[in-house]
Amino acid sequence: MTELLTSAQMRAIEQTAFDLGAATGAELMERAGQGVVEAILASFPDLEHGSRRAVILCGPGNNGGDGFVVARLLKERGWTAECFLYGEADRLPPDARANFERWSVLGPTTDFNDWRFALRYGVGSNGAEAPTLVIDALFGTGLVRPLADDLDRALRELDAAFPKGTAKRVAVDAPSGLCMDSGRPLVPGAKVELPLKQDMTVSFHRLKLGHVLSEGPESCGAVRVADIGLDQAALRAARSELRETLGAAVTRAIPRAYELRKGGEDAPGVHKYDYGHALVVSGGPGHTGAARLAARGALRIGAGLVTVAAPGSAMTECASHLTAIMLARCNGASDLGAILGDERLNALCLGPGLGVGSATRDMVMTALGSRRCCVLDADALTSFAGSAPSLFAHLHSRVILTPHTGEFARLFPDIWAKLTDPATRGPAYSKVDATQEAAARAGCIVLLKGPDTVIAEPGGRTVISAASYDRAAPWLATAGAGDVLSGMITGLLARGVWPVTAAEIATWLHVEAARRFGPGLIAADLPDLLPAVFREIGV
Ligand SMILES: NC(=O)C1=CN([C@@H]2O[C@H](COP(=O)(O)OP(=O)(O)OC[C@H]3O[C@@H](n4cnc5c(N)ncnc54)[C@H](OP(=O)(O)O)[C@@H]3O)[C@@H](O)[C@H]2O)[C@@H](O)CC1
Ligand SMILES: Nc1ncnc2c1ncn2[C@@H]1O[C@H](COP(=O)(O)OP(=O)(O)O)[C@@H](O)[C@H]1O
Ligand SMILES: [K+]
Repeated sequence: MTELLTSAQMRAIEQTAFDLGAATGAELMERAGQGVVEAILASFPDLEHGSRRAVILCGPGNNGGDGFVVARLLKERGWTAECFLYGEADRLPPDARANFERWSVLGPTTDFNDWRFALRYGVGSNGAEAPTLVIDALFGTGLVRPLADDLDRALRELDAAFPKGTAKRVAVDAPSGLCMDSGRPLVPGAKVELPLKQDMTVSFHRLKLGHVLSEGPESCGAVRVADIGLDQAALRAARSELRETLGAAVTRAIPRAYELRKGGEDAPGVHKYDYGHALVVSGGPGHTGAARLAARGALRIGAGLVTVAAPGSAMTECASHLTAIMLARCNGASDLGAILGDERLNALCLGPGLGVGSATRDMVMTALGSRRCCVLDADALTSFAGSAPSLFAHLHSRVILTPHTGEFARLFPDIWAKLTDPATRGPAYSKVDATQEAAARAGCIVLLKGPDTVIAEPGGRTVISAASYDRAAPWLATAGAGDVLSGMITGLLARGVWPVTAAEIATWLHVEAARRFGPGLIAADLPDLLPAVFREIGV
């Protein structure tokens, strides 16, 4: 199970450790510094065979204190190290100050304002003197406002002086300037990118939200988590708000979901209707592909039956592509209402390829009026741009909205603005905050897509499905991948899986399927990759 912490939760765990007498600040700082050095040497063993010169940028808080520990430990291993302090030594917090003092007997600390890296290290004229390791220990979880202009400028200068690849860049806990509650850069003015991106970021105890949300993964490079002995304290600290990425917890939930039988016990003679009947509503001729992708996703994930409801004019087109999937004629809301007279249709999917306009709005209203489990995606969402409240008035707890960011912005323009206006304070408004606010307003589950998909229930549980680092699947950004996801969720709903669980499991499987395939993936491949994933996780 992967837990993600907010900065405040991390501080609460630290405080619990102090209260329990389980650790002192000095001990935690020492373990943090050790963790960073161990992670560096394990990840970049070649550094030990190079010139072993390190530059350590230390900030005014405890992140800077960690930096002084790293400098000392590297020095003790025979490295040449030099620290630059942004701030005044006299004003460092006590543990950081103590480590500054310990470092000061071993090596130099230069005032940050005195540096000019390119000149100081003779880059270009005397490459031998250049550092092979640059440690960013300026700010961690305590960053509360944008980097000052001078600091931002200096870091951009450093970035230019030592382009990525010339020296390894390692951040202590966080790339400086990144808000660890949102993954959003806190940088001056309208700049949107962090001045310095890292090769690796070493976090402590657990990843923070900022490591996986928004710009986090791109800014952090790789991530490692160093154990600093806080497990006991973490168990005692309040856990209710902890958010989890989808990992082992979901892998455990999937077999359970597949044990679900509408008819009750896992009895012999289970009928296909026991696995539910999903209905995917299709657009007209030339626009049926998206619904067919969704339908195949629903069938492969295990719905007992799947029907595509298409306008009469698109029946031939659909029939020529579908075999195991059934077809029903549906020329609009009134036909849909009649089709839904069949109580066995227990999960609906509307939106992929459906077309934007009043016909779609009417069908959505019919679907919602039936009170079935329902996934609304794509055109079913865009059709309510400018009239979102009329949609929200009819949503209920068994509905899942699956917008990508564009669709989200159309339905929740004010929330989107909060998420995309430059962040001026930490903790910055995050994608988690935005999805939770949207779910509360809509009164249903909202799944906001992306490499950092967030799934939130109104006022309830929120999870992040992070397709980053060792779960990266950038090739999922391909036309139709979202349609397949909608269908997969619908298929699980048909099987009777609890809606938020269906959304979580389908999102996890979607990424796993993409990872099995790798580059070259197209959306049509996704459903057929599911059986291999199922076999692997023992379903
Ligand atoms: N929690 C734990 O269990 C453990 C935590 N550990 C380490 O401690 C780190 C957190 O330390 P932290 O709380 O001292 O915060 P940190 O990130 O050093 O910066 C805060 C300082 O910067 C200031 N400041 C803020 N923004 C600013 C800006 N834009 N420009 C200028 N100044 C700014 C702010 O003060 P202010 O000026 O707001 O009064 C404050 O002085 C954490 O990331 C990890 O590395 C480990 O040792 C092991 C265990
Ligand atoms: N860089 C990425 N890494 C992992 N998954 C991604 C990435 N970009 C997009 N996705 C996923 O791919 C799918 C794309 O869906 P969507 O934007 O609706 O596309 P479409 O409308 O073409 O189906 C979503 O599930 C989204 O979470
Ligand atoms: K840092």
